[in-house]
Amino acid sequence: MIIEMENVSRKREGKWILQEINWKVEKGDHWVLYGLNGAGKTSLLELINAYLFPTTGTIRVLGMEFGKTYLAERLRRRIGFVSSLVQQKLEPGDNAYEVVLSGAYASFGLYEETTEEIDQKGVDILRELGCLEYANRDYDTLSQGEKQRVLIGRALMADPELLILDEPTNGLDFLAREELLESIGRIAEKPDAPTILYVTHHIEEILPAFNKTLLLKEGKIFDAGATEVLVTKERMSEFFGIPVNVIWDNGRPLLSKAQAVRN
Ligand SMILES: Nc1ncnc2c1ncn2[C@@H]1O[C@H](COP(=O)(O)OP(=O)(O)OP(=O)(O)O)[C@@H](O)[C@H]1O
Repeated sequence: MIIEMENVSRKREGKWILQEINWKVEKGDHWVLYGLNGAGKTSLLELINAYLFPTTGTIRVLGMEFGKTYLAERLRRRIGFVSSLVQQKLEPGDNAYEVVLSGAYASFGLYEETTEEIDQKGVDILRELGCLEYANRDYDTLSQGEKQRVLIGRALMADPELLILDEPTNGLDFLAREELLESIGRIAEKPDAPTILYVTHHIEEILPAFNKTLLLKEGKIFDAGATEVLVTKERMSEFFGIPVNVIWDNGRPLLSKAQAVRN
């Protein structure tokens, strides 16, 4: 089991921001975490990464339970995390290759002498993600799409069991977004892929490989399960509280607001 949450609730400044979360993520599945602004997605990720603890309930991530075998640092080394927070922490002046290599040491900046094996692995990952041509460029000079690839490469260096991608397409144009999604799809479909948890505001980003979806609404699980069962016109209209249309095209859903019927 990758993630197990039992009756998890979390209070922040007197307000329940997550309530009664019961959720299991099994190895072999790839999940989309979908919710509107303020639904609690970031808080849920913080619980998984042990930056935040539940007020009530129990959490086990990668077999480690808080308060028992739980050591936050040890746990985080087994989780690949790609988010704007990680981007902010990077060492200025590092090139793309160095950023990727630093993932092997879970550090921001490269302070250790790398081994030949790690160097080679970094090159392989850069090649796989299509980043080789800008490997020697300063990370800061890369486009947003290139930066996200490098951050995913950095996360993959540590062979994570769980890969969390928190809104990785933020700030990307249509083509850059689709190219990045293609790369993520390729990672997800590899036999030895880490379990992916993909956090997004955009239904259109659900890839065929994301077989499970969690719909989070106002701090509660609205529904969780097979993507094709949840992401339907009926269920999504209930989720939003307004009529919407969902069209599936080539294994990808498209969402639009349904036109009001006029009498
Ligand atoms: N440090 C905090 N103190 C108090 N309330 C907080 C804190 N952080 C988040 N919240 C509240 O918790 C709720 C959930 O926030 P969270 O950031 O987890 O949502 P989200 O789904 O990630 O939203 P978004 O998509 O806008 O990033 C919000 O109502 C938010 O105002």
